Amino acid sequence: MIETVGITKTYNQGKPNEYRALREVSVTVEAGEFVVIKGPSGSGKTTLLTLVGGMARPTSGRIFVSGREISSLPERFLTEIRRQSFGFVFQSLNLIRGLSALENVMAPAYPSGEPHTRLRRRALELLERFGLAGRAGAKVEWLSGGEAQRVAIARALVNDPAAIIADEPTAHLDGALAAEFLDLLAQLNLQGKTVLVTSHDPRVWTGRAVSRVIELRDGAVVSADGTP
Ligand SMILES: Nc1ncnc2c1ncn2[C@@H]1O[C@H](COP(=O)(O)OP(=O)(O)OP(=O)(O)O)[C@@H](O)[C@H]1O
Repeated sequence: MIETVGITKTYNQGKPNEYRALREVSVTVEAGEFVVIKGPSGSGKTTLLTLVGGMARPTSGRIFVSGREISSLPERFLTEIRRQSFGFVFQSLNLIRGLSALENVMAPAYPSGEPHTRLRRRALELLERFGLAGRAGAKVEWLSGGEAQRVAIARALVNDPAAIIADEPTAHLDGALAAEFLDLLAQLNLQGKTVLVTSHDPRVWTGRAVSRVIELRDGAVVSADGTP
């Protein structure tokens, strides 16, 4: 489903603070896999996820998503592919304060132009699926950590993407919440979603649903077929 071919990412190219965050990274993630990218802080995990998710472009190399090269696509096509292919969950959740749980879940689907009533129904179904039907109208800043986490997952699923991409999703969660979150990812994976997660949290890579671990060090892949 995802393939990177020799991608390199250089920040601040040509400036005194030039930094090569990824070097010739070639990895493949098949549809339906649950892959964890691990590595020490600064090894390039987030950078790799950002490039694969089409949020930034590699300095060189190519990236394919479902057989289509995304690294050279104009922004307007990239946005559409990003929306169909990926649901994102960030470490800090990035929920929009001041908006309700329901509005947060609906937000990534607004650009699709789907009729509001239909979209609202779908978002409510997602909240219900995660036990949050009663919290739909609550502003996100009123939610507990676990509730907010589930809203973030519901939001990632609103466009029914092929893959869930999560960057250090358990970083701010205690043991019970981390386990609950990993269970949800495992269930989604069982239902056919590809899961790609970065983490330096052993609770994540040793999860029973994880099919493979890719290890990065200093921006390069040191192992692409690690067993959890
Ligand atoms: N926008 C940027 N400009 C300059 N350097 C950057 C930028 N983003 C990341 N870097 C650098 O690139 C390297 C890789 O960063 P990245 O965030 O991908 O690492 P990481 O493995 O995800 O780290 P962590 O586990 O601490 O989140 C780091 O040294 C970082 O300082």
